[in-house]
Amino acid sequence: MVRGRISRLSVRDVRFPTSLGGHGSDAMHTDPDYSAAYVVIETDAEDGLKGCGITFTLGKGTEVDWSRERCGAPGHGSHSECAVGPVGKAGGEASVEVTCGHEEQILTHGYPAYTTSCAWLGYSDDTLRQLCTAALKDGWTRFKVKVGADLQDDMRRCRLIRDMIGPEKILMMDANQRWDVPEAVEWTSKLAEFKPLWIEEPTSPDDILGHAAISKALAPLGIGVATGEQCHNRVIFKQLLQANALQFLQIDSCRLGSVNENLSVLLMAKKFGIPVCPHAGGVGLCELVQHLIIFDYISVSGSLKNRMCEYVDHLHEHFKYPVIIRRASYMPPKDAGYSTEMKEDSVEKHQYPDGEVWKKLQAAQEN
Ligand SMILES: C[C@H](O)[C@@H](O)[C@@H](O)[C@H](O)C(=O)O
Ligand SMILES: [Mg+2]
Repeated sequence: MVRGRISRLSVRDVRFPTSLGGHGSDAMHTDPDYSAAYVVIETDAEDGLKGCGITFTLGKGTEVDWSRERCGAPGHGSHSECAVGPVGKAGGEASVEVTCGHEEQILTHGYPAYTTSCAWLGYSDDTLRQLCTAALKDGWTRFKVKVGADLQDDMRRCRLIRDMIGPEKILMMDANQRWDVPEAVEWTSKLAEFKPLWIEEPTSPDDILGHAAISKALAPLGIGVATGEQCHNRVIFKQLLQANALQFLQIDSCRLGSVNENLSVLLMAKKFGIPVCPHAGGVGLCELVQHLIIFDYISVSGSLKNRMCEYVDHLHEHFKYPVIIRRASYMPPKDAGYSTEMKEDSVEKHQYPDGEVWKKLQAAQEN
């Protein structure tokens, strides 16, 4: 039960200089600084109940979100979520059907994940090799590689990663909307020899019929289309599903406004028999979406077939309740809430432009 009245709302512009290491880079975003407009809603409840929310951006976008959230306007151009009180199983009082065997399975083995952290587009081949070796050692069996800027580079990097992981492990490719429709089919066909399970965001995320055409053209090659990280409401997902435009559906905990909007998409995916493989990463997206995908398994899909959740190995240390990954799986969070709360110290240090981290960077640039 939520008690108390809202007494205060604060919005802070928190940015992490991930672009310095090329982390998060892809064919469309070459130098992202993973960032968030971080919102805290306080209440006058005696137990200090508060809600924390993030809008994920790539840096400059936070300025737009920051002013919008101060005006109380809903999010569009970026990923945003704010939760007051409990979520998911930790909510306890919510009446959902829980399948006990599935709950047991998740508690013991966790929810399967894949890693994107080895193969950002801005990483050198050496870095890719090093990170891939480490990931294999840690037990990862599913890998995503960024593609789409230069075909020869893609061929070289995909060959490198496929040779390292061997023929059995799963490889996905992500073009981050770089191509038009015929180009997507042509380019992906050339990468087919590296046996990707899916091509992600092959074209503009708004082009539903384009995605349908790409899906149809790539089906004979055994390559599915994955999309959804930019889909901002359930209607877009409904149309993608109705048009047979995707074979893997990627909800994003923040892009879709509210837990409820996400749940309606999980239900539609179940109806259409399409596996949900959430988008995560950025800052805080893994923390949030793990709740939704574990709920999906326990109470909606009941299946792990062709399903996995993205994992990106950055910035978890800034969260009060960071994700726990074991044997390449998300172990279910046991704390109440949506795991959204950041450590105050991290927020202060990374506040833009006056936090310690940014001041130091600015001083270094001036020298
Ligand atoms: C700019 C970002 O890092 C994106 O490249 C990233 O979210 C990506 O699309 C992904 O699927 O992980
Ligand atoms: Mg992507």
